[in-house]
Amino acid sequence: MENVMELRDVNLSLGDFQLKDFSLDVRKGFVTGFIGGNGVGKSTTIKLMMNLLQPDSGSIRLFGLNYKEHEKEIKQRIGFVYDENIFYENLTLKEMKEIAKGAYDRWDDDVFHTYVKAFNLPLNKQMKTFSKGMKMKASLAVALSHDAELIIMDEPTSGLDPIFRRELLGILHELLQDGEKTIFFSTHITTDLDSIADYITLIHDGQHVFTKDLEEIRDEFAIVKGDKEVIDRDTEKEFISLEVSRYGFQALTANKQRVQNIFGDYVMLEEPTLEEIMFYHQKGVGSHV
Ligand SMILES: Nc1ncnc2c1ncn2[C@@H]1O[C@H](COP(=O)(O)OP(=O)(O)OP(=O)(O)O)[C@@H](O)[C@H]1O
Repeated sequence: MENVMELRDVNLSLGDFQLKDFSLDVRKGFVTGFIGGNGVGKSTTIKLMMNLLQPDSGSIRLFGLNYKEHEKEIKQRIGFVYDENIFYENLTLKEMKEIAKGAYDRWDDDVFHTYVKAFNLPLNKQMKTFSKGMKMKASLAVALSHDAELIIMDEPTSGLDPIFRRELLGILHELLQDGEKTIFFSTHITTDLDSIADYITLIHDGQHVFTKDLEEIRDEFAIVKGDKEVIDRDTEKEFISLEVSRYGFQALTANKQRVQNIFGDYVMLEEPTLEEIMFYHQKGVGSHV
């Protein structure tokens, strides 16, 4: 399978925060959802992908190219959606479009105007009068109007109302039809991913935890519930994190089959949501409550 983006052993220190030996393959033609708690390094990773930050060590390649020699070519091929600081606040969307048109070789005015109309955006008002959601839509309209092969979005659905969020997912679905486009986006709204993501990448504490497709996630992970008597020093090692209360225990495993073999009928297995998978990873391996 072809990768559009490859991060290899990327390290970066930013104050107290460290991105550690971060490696990731982003597959061509698929949607990858990037999840993790607050402050775990999602935006930092996305900035590295966009060459807005440079790694202390490791390599980042997009379309097989590195930024050092091919920045212009790489940027032409990416549509970037970000809600802060990319627009000059005093410009109108129309003026902004002229700048984007000059920057992108494959800019398409018709496509841009179709999105502007669909998103109900004013062309002649200063962008500083736009709401957060309107800024996000404007950013999206620009990102989708230059025939980008890879769309990278940092929390595109934050600040959007549920109706537009749904519309956005529809637009992304449409974009994917020809199998040539790839979408990578971070989100806190994990339920958006159930309907659109092919792969999920989980980051925690500056480290890549996993990249798996939704089927693998369903096959491997389970919420395990049972009497606390079945938990001891050996068996607790089977869990990513474990909560024990007076009434019993609840835990997450990344190896459903093994847990089934060990505990048999003594436990109940349930399919976890992405939010639960995130929650338990955040609590930490071997943690107890
Ligand atoms: N320029 C900087 N200098 C120092 N620390 C920074 C800098 N930029 C980010 N950080 C720190 O790096 C960590 C990761 O931040 P990042 O924005 O990547 O997290 P995130 O996963 O996107 O979080 P959120 O979901 O809250 O947006 C945070 O602890 C943040 O305070």
